[in-house]
Amino acid sequence: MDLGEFQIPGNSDPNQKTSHLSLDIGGSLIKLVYFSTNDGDNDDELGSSGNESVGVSNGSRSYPVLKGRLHFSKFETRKINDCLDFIQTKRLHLGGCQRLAALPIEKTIIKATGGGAYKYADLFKEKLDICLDKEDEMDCLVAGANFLLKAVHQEAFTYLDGKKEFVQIDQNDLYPYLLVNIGSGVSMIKVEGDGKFERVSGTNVGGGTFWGLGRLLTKCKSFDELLELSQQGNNRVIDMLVGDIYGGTDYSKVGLSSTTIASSFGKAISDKKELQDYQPEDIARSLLRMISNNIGQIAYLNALRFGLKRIFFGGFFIRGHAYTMDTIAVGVDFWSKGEAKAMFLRHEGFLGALGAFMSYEKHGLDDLKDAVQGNAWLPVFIPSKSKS
Ligand SMILES: Nc1ncnc2c1ncn2[C@@H]1O[C@H](COP(=O)(O)OP(=O)(O)OP(=O)(O)O)[C@@H](O)[C@H]1O
Ligand SMILES: CC(C)(CO)[C@@H](O)C(=O)NCCC(=O)O
Repeated sequence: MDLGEFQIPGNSDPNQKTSHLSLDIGGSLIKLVYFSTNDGDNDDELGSSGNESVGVSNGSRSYPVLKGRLHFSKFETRKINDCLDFIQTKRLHLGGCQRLAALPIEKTIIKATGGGAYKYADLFKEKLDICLDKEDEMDCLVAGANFLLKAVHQEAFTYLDGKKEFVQIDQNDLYPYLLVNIGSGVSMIKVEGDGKFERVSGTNVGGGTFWGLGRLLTKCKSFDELLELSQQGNNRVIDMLVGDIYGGTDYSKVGLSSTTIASSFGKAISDKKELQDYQPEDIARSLLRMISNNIGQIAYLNALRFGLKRIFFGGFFIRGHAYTMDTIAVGVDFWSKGEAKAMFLRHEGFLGALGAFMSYEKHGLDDLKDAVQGNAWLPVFIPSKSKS
């Protein structure tokens, strides 16, 4: 079973209850967020009554249910059956039982976002007998990002010269910002408030491009293998630098140093070399740099277009990978002449799934925020021992 980066604590504890599973089913990955509590007093609240008050609702606080954990997990979309098995084995779909007004009988409904909420709705119905309650992908990304930025301590950080620095977010001075979500493809969203946003741009050259091209060119079997490989490579072997064109010197008149990449993969045109003559690690490095640079540049141009100083990068492409973040941050810094700042998010890949989770009516943002600040509720990461 593919548990991805995060391991879920076993459900061997008979008192552990899960509730409010939400899904983000993307082109590459399925992300799951669910809440669990060990509090045996909550049986009624977590039962199948359609009207139970979970968390804080309209001033009626039922804190006990907040004494639990938010769990995060992911699966490759191409292995969706593993995800279905996981949900079934852990009985994750049984906690969030509700009634939809539109449905004649009580049905388990699970909040889901991403294109797969449409594509796989029938599969979930058939295999798990659950209805996916679709939430818009952009709504969820923004809700997830706003929640994390406002409520979770040390969520955002900058990454420059190999140094990670957490950013103190002033809740009263968060907006506007540009959210760049790097999934299979890339969405760029200007965010001006809660639920106030516009998808202003995007690019089809994203995480799917890196993994897809990288798989074909290097024969790597997993995304993580490709990423690790890139760490050992040297992109200069295959990229054409300004110095390669200018006989080793800078093109200083326009501010281009000899080491700037003039053309990604450009050396491959002049070399009498075939694919097998290049080292896979150099190809991986060049590819990662090409895609990260390109996204950093488009992000900066959009920030410039709307006068935005802060750019938050999310999506699973980033993977907390130093070189990826460094390339994006250096690109933004270079193009903006230090004016704009690239920031990254600790829960990078889970924005949409968190947003879908928040859309359960009973879990309003303020409620969760209160709980986090009161330390009654803490999102936790449990690093997996095994690699997917
Ligand atoms: N274990 C993994 N398997 C596959 N891709 C991974 C993995 N880990 C990170 N990635 C990268 O993350 C990308 C997917 O990111 P994310 O889950 O945020 O997007 P998505 O929701 O699948 O895509 P979209 O929103 O475009 O539908 C992949 O294209 C790949 O670049
Ligand atoms: C199509 C979505 C929104 C699906 O998540 C994403 O993959 C994306 O933003 N792709 C880039 C599409 C474009 O703007 O060119």
